Amino acid sequence: MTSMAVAQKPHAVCIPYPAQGHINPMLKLAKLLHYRGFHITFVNTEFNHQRLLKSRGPDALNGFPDFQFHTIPDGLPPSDVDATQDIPSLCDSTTKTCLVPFRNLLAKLNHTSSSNVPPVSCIVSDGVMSFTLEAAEELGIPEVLFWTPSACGFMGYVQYQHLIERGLIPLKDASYLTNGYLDTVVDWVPGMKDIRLRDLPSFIRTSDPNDIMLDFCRGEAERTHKASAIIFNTFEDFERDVLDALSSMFPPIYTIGPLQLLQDQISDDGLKSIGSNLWKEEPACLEWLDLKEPNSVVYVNFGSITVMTHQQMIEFAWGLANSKQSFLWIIRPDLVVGDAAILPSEFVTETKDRGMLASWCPQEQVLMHTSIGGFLTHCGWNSTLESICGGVPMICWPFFGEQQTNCRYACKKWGIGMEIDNNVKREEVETLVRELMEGEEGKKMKNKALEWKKRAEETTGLVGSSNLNLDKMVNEVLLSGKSIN
Ligand SMILES: O=c1ccn([C@@H]2O[C@H](COP(=O)(O)OP(=O)(O)O[C@H]3O[C@H](CO)[C@@H](O)[C@H](O)[C@H]3O)[C@@H](O)[C@H]2O)c(=O)[nH]1
Repeated sequence: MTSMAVAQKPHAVCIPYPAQGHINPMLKLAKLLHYRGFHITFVNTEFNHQRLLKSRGPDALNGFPDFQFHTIPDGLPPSDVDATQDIPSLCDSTTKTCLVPFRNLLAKLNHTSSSNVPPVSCIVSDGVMSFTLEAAEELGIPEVLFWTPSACGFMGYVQYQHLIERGLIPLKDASYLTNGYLDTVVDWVPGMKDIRLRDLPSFIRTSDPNDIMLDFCRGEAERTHKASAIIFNTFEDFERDVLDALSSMFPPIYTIGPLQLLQDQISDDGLKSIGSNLWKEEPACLEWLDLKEPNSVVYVNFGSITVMTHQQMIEFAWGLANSKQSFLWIIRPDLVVGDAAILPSEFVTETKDRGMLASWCPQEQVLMHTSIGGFLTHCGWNSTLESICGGVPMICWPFFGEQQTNCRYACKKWGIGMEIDNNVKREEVETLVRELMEGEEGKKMKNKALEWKKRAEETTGLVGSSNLNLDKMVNEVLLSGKSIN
């Protein structure tokens, strides 16, 4: 790959949706494309760029001559708060305001193109940043949409239009959230079995026909048809039925996950060291885990967006305390709505010998640590895959979006999860944590998680489908020079 003359390098512009769970997989993909000979321009929002400088240090985004970072505004009012932005506002704003600065950035890159910065030859955009398709069309270059949720979650979003046409959503009124309606069986989705309305991505749970997220997700799924190709951070064995169904409905689909394992092929230490954590990681978590017995610690983390009430946090806390298990609990500074995440001093005293609290950690390394025996998670797709890569079974407390679908699959199809009631109670937390760490069900789930880990490793090996698919996608799409339709 590196024998390619510099002036002829293909140039991929990679643009993630501006949230942690999207930036992480896009950065991995960008590194893998760089490894395959691409010049990379990675586009963050100004807001996240500043946060990355804060969490990783002032030199963190200097990049390299052929791997550069650029920024565009996100259209939201300026803020220096170190917290996740409001997702509906961000979706609304990226859709309405980001095309112009993105287009200007592409023009600038092409204008200044030289032997060091080749002309932009393709775009790899987040699936929910479909405004970028217009820019690719104008330049007459290919664009791949990277949907960072699961393929089953994406299929859920694809159903929004059908659900509206069938009159199933929006809900008649708010009572439909609690009157059993969400248990309605949905048996007509291609490639999906045992699904109820409640298992589809949660933005259907609205009675407002103009709900921003409902409209946004419906529209983004619809516009995916225009892309040159679609990629998913998943693997064929894991989501075969739904992938087969999607492939007859959409442009070519390439599964290239888990990217976490695929990126092991990158040998360049400089490139490897580029990270994307928006909060400062606390490496002491790993040192603490080093002191623990194998499979003895429950890891608790709800990702970068989930919020909960103070009371929910208290229920989790006493459930963990009463389970008598060791735990590592990551409490993001903005995890608790409108309140400081302060735990009762009795809880802290009672668990000080077996509990560690931190505000952010290197999660991939934590889940690969031999001490971790189970994961209490919100079922974000990255967390789910990272759990698989570590062979760790899960307790699922989905918050929003396609986490509901991931939870259903984890519990009913993949055999690696147990769901906890949304209305969380300490007794249930205690029972499930004990079962996960010591029970028969926990053992079965652990074995299943180890089986999936093995398959994920095979699929990302030299002749594995995800590795081969990435090469195919590069050759058939990104290097094709063919414009989107
Ligand atoms: O202390 C922490 C907590 C999280 N992470 C990382 O942050 C990412 C979080 O991603 P994910 O688990 O997918 O959760 P969200 O941040 O909630 O992700 C959003 O994006 C995902 C991908 O589209 C969707 O699956 C989710 O529903 C959506 O909420 C993962 O890579 C974690 O490794 C850390 O490194 N340290």
